[in-house]
Amino acid sequence: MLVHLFRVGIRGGLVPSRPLLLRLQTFTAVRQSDGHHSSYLLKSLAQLRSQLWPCLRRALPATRRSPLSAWHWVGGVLLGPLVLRKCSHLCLVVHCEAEEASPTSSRPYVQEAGFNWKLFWQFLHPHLLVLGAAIVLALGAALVNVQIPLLLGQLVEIIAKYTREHIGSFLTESRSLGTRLLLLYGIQGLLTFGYLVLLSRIGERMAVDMRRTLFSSLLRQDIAFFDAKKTGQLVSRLTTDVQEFKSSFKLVISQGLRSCTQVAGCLVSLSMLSTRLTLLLMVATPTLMGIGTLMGSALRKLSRQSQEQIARATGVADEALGNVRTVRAFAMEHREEERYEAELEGSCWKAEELGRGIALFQGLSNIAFNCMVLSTLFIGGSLVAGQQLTGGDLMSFLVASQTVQRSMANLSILFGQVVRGLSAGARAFEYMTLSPCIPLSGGCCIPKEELQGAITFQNVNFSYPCRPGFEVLKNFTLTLPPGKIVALVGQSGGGKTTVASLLERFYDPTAGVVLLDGRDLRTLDPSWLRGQVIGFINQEPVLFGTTIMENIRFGKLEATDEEVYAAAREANAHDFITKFPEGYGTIVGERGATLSGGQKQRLAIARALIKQPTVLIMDEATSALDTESERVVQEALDRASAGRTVLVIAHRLSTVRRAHHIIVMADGQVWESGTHEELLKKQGLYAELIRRQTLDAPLTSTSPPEKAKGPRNGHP
Ligand SMILES: Nc1ncnc2c1ncn2[C@@H]1O[C@H](COP(=O)(O)OP(=O)(O)OP(=O)(O)O)[C@@H](O)[C@H]1O
Repeated sequence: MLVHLFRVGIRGGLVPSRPLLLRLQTFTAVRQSDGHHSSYLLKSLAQLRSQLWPCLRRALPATRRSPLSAWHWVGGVLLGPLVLRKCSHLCLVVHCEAEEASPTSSRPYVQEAGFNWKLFWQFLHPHLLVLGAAIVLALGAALVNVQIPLLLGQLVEIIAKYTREHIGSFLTESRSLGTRLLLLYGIQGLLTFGYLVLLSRIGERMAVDMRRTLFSSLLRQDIAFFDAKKTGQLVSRLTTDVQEFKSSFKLVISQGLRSCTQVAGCLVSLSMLSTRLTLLLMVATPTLMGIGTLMGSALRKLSRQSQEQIARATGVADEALGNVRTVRAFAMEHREEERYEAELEGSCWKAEELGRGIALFQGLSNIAFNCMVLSTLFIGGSLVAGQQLTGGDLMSFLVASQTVQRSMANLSILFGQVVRGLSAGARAFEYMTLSPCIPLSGGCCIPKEELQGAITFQNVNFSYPCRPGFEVLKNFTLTLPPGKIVALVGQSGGGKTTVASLLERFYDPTAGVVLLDGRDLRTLDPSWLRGQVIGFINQEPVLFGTTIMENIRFGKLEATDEEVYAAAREANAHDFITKFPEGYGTIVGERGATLSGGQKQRLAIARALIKQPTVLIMDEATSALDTESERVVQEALDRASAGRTVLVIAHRLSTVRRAHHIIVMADGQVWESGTHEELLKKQGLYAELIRRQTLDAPLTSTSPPEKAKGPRNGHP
């Protein structure tokens, strides 16, 4: 079915479709949980290793890599001392496996981050009252559960008495007990309903708050941050991690409190019924759990391998669906299907192996638990025979001991869930507290009437933060006079786009300064600079999957319809837009997939022009277009350039002849500068580039000629 879904996506020629991919992932998850629904407990145990491993490796720093931290989740005091003592072996196994596991098998993007309790408290704080009510209800439900076995015992006692003596009416005697039991069942059901509703409300609201905070924090991060992270990984923090954290939170409060109360309450009841039998239970249960832990360790390993295999399959699907146009262009649908199928086969094989392991585990544990029931009946029966215990007490003991075993098994699952929740929470919280180096706003603005649009790069050095050893700009100096067009040309990789990025203040220079009208960009308000001063048009315009009207208005949200039409006319876009049946209401498709390159580019120009920028940057704005589209777009650009400070970055030198000044860049420096004619006369790098382009040689292979003059500063 997965292969079929994948095939539909690839063959359907869908534009890069994240929803489709998500459906694939969701199906994988559902299939897994469905397949082993009946053995949820054991499967969870099998997953414990993979759940614990990431947290111990990533979420908790070395000094805090203690399982105790996990128990803090449920209030530490409540669970920690008791269960850690019982599960020390489990913790040790998991910890050792975490140490020996290969780091490459983990998700490498995840940095180690501790769980941020302060932030957690901030999200939890508004819901404390509701949480308190949920806890009270959960405790109430657990206490009612403790009562039920005792009443059942009394009922059995009446049955036994009636069987022995056959006097009186069974119904009369058992009526009040039956009514009490029914009442308790009803109360228990109501309390369970109540706390689950309240917990669900808290969980959902916290998840919304967390997603909102994380999303707005991500949008504020530096561009350098996005250079280092993959979009999918960031989206996964917003979706999967928050989801996982929410589920763990709800489970821990509901199951954790309930199981602990039941274990404590039932142990008290049991010891009151029979101390000897209780001691037996307290020895046997942890022993069986220890053996189960050892088996679980092997299953966890299998589970991790299975999950990694699924991740590999998802990776193949992600790549193919994300690049569906390339796949289509090379007619590679079959090859992609085969790749995906091969990875799916692998994951299916692993999942089956895991299923067999889980089945064995479950079979053995059924035998073990049934043997425990039998032993209790045997020993309890001999106590009944010796008149040290009544039949009803034995029944109560059996039911209560089952409750203890179930609760303890729940707690062991919960341990994995706690660690997984902490790990997911740590990942979700991590970027919420991250402050960007370049704030989104703050600083001064130059009044509109004083704004000239003169740009100066003064002895700028720059390396990208993710590649600090590699200097892209070296002592780079350039002046863009107000109202003039300056063209930047040169080798591919010479640093032209980097100049534009520094001007947009996507990055700050490592040394030197960039000035707007004599003021350091770092002292100016970045949102004013980007929102009102600079218009940016690049080679591959990215549009949003909404209407043409909204796409143009993205440049100025408060723009009137008239302003949008005016910008579209200026960008030579109005005519083609009005020819569409829906006109400005036409949906452009994901990333503008339903428009031609030239149409997209003209919409991008309209979007940049609507804010009436003083400075216009055009980064290879026409290089991806055919001759006819280029002519129409170039016309729009020429019109847009009038009266503005314009920085044109170009490969095709034919497009820069009209520039007032041309700067030739090489190796991150200004190699030579002048007008087209001046540069031709110099017979330097520019003349060489022109010659090569005339001969139709690719510019990308161009390198500065040996005899060309050395670098110089770019003052027009
Ligand atoms: N985000 C980034 N992180 C790290 N290095 C980068 C980044 N962007 C560009 N570079 C590197 O900086 C150098 C200059 O790149 P830039 O894009 O400015 O060149 P360019 O002159 O615009 O090239 P082209 O004409 O091919 O677009 C290149 O070596 C490139 O590999």
